[in-house]
Amino acid sequence: MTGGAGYVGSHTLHHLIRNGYSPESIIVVDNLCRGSRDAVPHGVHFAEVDLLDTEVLVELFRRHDVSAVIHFAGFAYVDESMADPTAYYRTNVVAGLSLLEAMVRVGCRAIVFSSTCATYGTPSSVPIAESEPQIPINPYGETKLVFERALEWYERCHGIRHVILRYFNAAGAAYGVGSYGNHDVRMIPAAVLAAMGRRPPVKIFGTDYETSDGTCVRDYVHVADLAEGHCLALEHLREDGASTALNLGSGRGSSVLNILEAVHRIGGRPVPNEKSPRRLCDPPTLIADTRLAQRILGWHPAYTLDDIISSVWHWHQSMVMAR
Ligand SMILES: NC(=O)c1ccc[n+]([C@@H]2O[C@H](COP(=O)([O-])OP(=O)(O)OC[C@H]3O[C@@H](n4cnc5c(N)ncnc54)[C@H](O)[C@@H]3O)[C@@H](O)[C@H]2O)c1
Ligand SMILES: O=c1ccn([C@@H]2O[C@H](COP(=O)(O)OP(=O)(O)O[C@H]3O[C@H](CO)[C@H](O)[C@H](O)[C@H]3O)[C@@H](O)[C@H]2O)c(=O)[nH]1
Repeated sequence: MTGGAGYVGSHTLHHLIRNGYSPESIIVVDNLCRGSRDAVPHGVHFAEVDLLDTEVLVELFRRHDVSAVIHFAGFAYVDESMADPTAYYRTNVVAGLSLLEAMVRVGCRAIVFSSTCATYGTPSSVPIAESEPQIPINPYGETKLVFERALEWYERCHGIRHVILRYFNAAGAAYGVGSYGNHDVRMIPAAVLAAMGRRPPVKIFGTDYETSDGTCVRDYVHVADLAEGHCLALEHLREDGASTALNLGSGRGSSVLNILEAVHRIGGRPVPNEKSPRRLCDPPTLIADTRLAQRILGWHPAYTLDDIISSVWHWHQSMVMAR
């Protein structure tokens, strides 16, 4: 697994182990530029390695006889990608190609890849089906799409089968793992921490969108549901399933104001907030059509928005108590 010290990767590790994978059968490759070594469960092999280092990957994959890869390592912030596209091409594309080269060299022929709804750009209709044209509107979405396309060629040229999982907005906490530092800027942690008085008031990025209340609408999906999606995708490849690309979302949209209200209701404290101009390159509404993932993987999101927010609230509360 690449990026297993990060947010979605570490939750997936815990989920895999709860579902019968032995920790010793998993190797995590992560350079710890983000994420935390502490989030990796005991017993899992950990290699602090940059994916750009193809030779080290080849040696590791041979030594551990790696048969499949779940590829989480990447950068995932829209505004950061606008400020520094080079970092996004280097990490999401160049490092990804280094991984694929290593897989080719050792004969590893299965990969599950973390892609994103940001590859769709501003969709022509919602909910968004996988057949929607992919026209990214920021370097983040573009670099993820480049790697999706590379996967199609690596299947044709080298027989590497893939499951591309396009997740919508990952949120929530489970298995005693939460999120670390860099995730606090995301909508739900930012709102929870502001309500707790541990972050500045939430800036509402844009109140003049063509949505029911003027603020952006997103599809928040619980990280434990994503973890289950990866588990099922891995099984699909192990059972010789065909390559595919699938949306993972809750299928429900929530506006920024909906989130502020829900955090207030669940946490019992109002969320200090202020109106702010639109953020660069934010599509107004992103909601997943998840029927294909249900049909191909048998995946059903189990958690509601309230579950997500209360798990984030409890995670941050436990962090305060642990201090
Ligand atoms: N969080 C979301 O809402 C979301 C939504 C859609 C897609 N994704 C994708 O899911 C993946 C995981 O996201 P996350 O939120 O867990 O991010 P994260 O930052 O928490 O985890 C990414 C991990 O990758 C590692 N990493 C980065 N570059 C590396 C490199 N060159 N070599 C080795 N390790 C490297 C980091 O140290 C980190 O531990 C990303 O690829 C992201 O694009 C995330
Ligand atoms: O302080 C904040 C934070 C966010 N938002 C709004 O809340 C929504 C969610 O914002 P996030 O930054 O939490 O996430 P994004 O919608 O930017 O999601 C993008 O980045 C995610 C990872 O961060 C996923 O990759 C996802 O697929 C991709 O579309 C956006 O409308 C944003 O404008 C605010 O108004 N104030």
